[in-house]
Amino acid sequence: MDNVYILNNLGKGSLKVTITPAQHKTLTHLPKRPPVDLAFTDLTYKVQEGRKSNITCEDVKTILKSVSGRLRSGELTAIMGPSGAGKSTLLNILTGYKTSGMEGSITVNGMERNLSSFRKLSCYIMQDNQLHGNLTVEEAMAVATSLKLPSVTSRADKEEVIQEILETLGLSEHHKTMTSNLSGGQKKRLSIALELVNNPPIMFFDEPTSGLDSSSCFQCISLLKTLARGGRTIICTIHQPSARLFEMFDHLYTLADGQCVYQGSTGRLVEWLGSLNLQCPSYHNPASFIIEVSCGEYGDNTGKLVRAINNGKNDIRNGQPFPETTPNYNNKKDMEVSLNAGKEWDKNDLSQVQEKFADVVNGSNGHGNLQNGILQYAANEVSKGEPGLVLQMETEKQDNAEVALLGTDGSPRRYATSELTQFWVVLKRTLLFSRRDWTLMYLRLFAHILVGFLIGALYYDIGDDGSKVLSNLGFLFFNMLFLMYTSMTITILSFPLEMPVLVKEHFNRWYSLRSYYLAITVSDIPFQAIFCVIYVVIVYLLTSQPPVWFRFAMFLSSCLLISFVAQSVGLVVGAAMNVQNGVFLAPVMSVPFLLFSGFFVSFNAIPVYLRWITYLSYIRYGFEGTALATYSFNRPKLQCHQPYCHFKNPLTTLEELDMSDADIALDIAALCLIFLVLRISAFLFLRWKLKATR
Ligand SMILES: Nc1ncnc2c1ncn2[C@@H]1O[C@H](COP(=O)(O)OP(=O)(O)OP(=O)(O)O)[C@@H](O)[C@H]1O
Repeated sequence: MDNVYILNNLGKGSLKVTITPAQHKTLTHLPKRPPVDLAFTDLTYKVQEGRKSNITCEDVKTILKSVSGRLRSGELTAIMGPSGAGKSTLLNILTGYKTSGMEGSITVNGMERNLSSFRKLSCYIMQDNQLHGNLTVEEAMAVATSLKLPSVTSRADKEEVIQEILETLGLSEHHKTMTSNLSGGQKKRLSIALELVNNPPIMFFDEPTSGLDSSSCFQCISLLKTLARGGRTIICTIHQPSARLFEMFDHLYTLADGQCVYQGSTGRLVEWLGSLNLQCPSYHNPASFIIEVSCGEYGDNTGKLVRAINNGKNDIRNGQPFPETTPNYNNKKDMEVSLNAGKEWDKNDLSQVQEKFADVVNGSNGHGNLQNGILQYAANEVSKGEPGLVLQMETEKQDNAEVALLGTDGSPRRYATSELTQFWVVLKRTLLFSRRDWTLMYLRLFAHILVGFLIGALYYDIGDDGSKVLSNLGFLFFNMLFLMYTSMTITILSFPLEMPVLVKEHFNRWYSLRSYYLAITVSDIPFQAIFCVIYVVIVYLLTSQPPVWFRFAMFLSSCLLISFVAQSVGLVVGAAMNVQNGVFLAPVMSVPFLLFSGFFVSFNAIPVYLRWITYLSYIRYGFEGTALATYSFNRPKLQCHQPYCHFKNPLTTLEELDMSDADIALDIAALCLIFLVLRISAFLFLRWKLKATR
């Protein structure tokens, strides 16, 4: 049945709009959330430039200069401005991504923003999508639902949410496609789909159209508009949209040199600029015009524009400051009421849309603008065969507002799921990546087998030969070297690549850093262990080391611990620096540990003032462990096929290495301790890095 909307209040009589609801798309299965209006007042953001030790007042750069603004639910807001105007900075501050160096107030539905609660209500979709390439669309969605929806949500409900979102965002045909194979527009839609799972009422997008062709740009902005029409607050930065895209935005916030030069409906922009003697030439894109004006191409008008709008404080509709939005909430009840007052959005009630567009309607060419604002939008949807499409954000009354913003006990839980669930989901996801990652799995397996056989062939059958003990020690040392480099470099290469996804998912409250770190720490251990066991079995047998179980067990333990410790070194380096620096620095930093391993210089030959380094050298403990497993524990004399074999007696070898008094238990304990210290350090570095990137 056709829906007939009568839009009165146009000042030019009534207008009938007929929209045929062929397939009404509403996201009915999403959790219900309160609509949220955001306001910021006198926002200033300063950064320090130059060297920290030598900072003067001149080195403090003010990027945002006391800007104010209102961002309302149900509206699609564009933050525009010339390059370097401060768009990304403003977005980062509004999302809560940047907090230090900021002054001013940000309120949510009239209440001072509580960042922790706000981050549960909002999501930030960064420019580069930050998706894991080794998952299918369906798998990525499954991970998002497992982490972002409460554990009590049944599997069937989660499935339904996934189906509904994928269908609505036009991704259901691609549910089996690997995310790395999606087109740019599809990746963008998937990024939105992943965050839409828990239905955040505020969504921030940094340059959502970057890298997309004009048709994909249109689709993307249409989607954002649709999300806004569902009652969400959608805010995005955009460089210079085409006239067609520009018209789709409800609200425009323009910055120039860190100040607000325009805030209001896109439809009123030309008229407003005209009233300030800045005439937009006919057939000129208003979006380009405001950017050109902001850049100073029509003279220095920034001051005039900023004053006219009082740096974002004034409402262009009446030239008066926006009404005060900071209510004095005495209790939660008051706040709930405020949260929900007049905020129920009905997908079939365009009068509310109309109210939001009051400034458009009241503009000089109000009728035309309204058509642009609502009718054209509806017409676009009709023309796309998706009439009446509204991704409605179902809102609930008091309870949900309270739960969403305050938590049931007044202390909001940070994450939707328990840390155990987060750990388990991230672990399963990481294991899936590992299985699919060629370099990480098959190449590494191949390298261990190949090198194992090569070493086996090179040192073939020397283990019990008294004349080849020095070669055997070389073999023991090479084992350490090989296991150290393979496990360390693979981690240094792969771990930093995870960082952007970690930053996004952790910021959007998918999981705690602790659960994530524990999961990725645990996930590679079984693979590393299997590769190490395969390698050790091959070389141990081929080189004819003593065929005694307890010796083999000690030998293997030392090798396993060395590869785990080296992997931890890789984690520390990967967490602390980028790949380029890591692949250079880690091997260089390992050189002292190799030198002091006891293979090149025995302990007693090392100058006393340098001996402390040997205690830090994990290679020494590993080398000593394998040497003791091979030559200690009353091993019988070796075979000698020459007239004289100096190292025929294993004790002679141990004495030569200054290991006759060494204890393998101490070596194992030292390796375990170093492993723990490194893992904790890697976590601390990671936490620091996450903070530093913000
Ligand atoms: N940490 C910093 N130290 C010094 N200057 C900074 C820092 N961060 C941002 N800036 C400066 O602040 C200004 C605004 O940066 P921002 O990235 O917000 O601009 P933008 O409007 O998003 O630009 P674009 O459209 O080119 O991305 C720029 O001049 C930038 O150089």
